[in-house]
Amino acid sequence: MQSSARPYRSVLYIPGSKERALEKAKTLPVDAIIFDLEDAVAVDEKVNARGLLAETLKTADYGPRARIVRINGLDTEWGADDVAAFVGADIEAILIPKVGSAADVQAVADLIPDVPLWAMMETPIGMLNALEIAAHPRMEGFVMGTNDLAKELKCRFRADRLPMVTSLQLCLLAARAEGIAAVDGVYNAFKDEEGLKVECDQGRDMGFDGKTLIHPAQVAIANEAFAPSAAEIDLAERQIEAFEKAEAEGLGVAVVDGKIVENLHIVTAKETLAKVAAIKSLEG
Ligand SMILES: CC(C)(COP(=O)(O)OP(=O)(O)OC[C@H]1O[C@@H](n2cnc3c(N)ncnc32)[C@H](O)[C@@H]1OP(=O)(O)O)[C@@H](O)C(=O)NCCC(=O)NCCSC(=O)C[C@H](O)C(=O)O
Ligand SMILES: [Mg+2]
Repeated sequence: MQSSARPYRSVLYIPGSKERALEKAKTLPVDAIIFDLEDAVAVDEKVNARGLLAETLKTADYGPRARIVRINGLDTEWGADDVAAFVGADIEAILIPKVGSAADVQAVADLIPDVPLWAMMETPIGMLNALEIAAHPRMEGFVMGTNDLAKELKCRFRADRLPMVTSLQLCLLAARAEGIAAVDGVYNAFKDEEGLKVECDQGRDMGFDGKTLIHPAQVAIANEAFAPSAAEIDLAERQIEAFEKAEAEGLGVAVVDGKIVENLHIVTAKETLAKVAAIKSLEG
């Protein structure tokens, strides 16, 4: 499945050093897994985690879940060896942390052929260069790193994420302009279901494909928030039916629920139904 067609409602981080979590992930209904070698892994465990993860991915069956490996940056002592460990591995993407420019992407591309690259968008310079990063020929997805971003911006965490909205939207604009995936940042309070739901709904309203998660308890909420709702599916079906009828009558516009429906709305309606089909196919 191509990145653009694949659902990314729930994208779960798993520390590459945690064997139990690596095992548990095989049973979780997530669309994608980020196997993390960066911030979730302590310095003393970096090398062991890389070895454990590389071996695990050779044999473990993660089913239809997209497998994404987050490496350490090339400016660290581990980055280049992390990349080397996954050359030829059966993974969907390498996720590069703290990307600031297209040159940062190219530096990883030079070390590993073919595999798609994703970027952590989490620095001020990354925000300002979002379009050139998204436009890199190997780039297929953005992940918002809202913890690092808050640290760099020196902003406060607020329930409405107002201090981050410009950054979130800059990345979304760049991702949509280049047709790549865009996944929202994590919600740190993993026991706060109501807060997570509010933030998922905000991310979905903005246009993100899904949310990155840190705990299994967050999966169901993200899956629901980022899937088309029953009302959205029903509306999409009725819009398509009404528009086809209007077209057959030689009209270019239909009316559904008192609102006009034009060809552009049909594009969205068809995308909604395609997403439903992609989710069904992923869930088997
Ligand atoms: C947050 C945690 C440290 C909590 O761990 P723990 O106390 O072990 O949780 P539980 O006891 O409730 O766990 C219950 C079972 O679930 C498994 N588990 C827990 N977390 C995960 C996970 N992420 N993936 C898979 N499985 C998980 C436990 O093993 C238990 O299993 P079992 O015993 O079999 O029942 C922990 O959740 C955790 O480490 N989460 C990941 C943290 C992480 O990855 N952080 C880095 C990414 S966030 C980031 O860096 C974003 C970005 O860069 C930015 O800047 O914003
Ligand atoms: Mg980060």
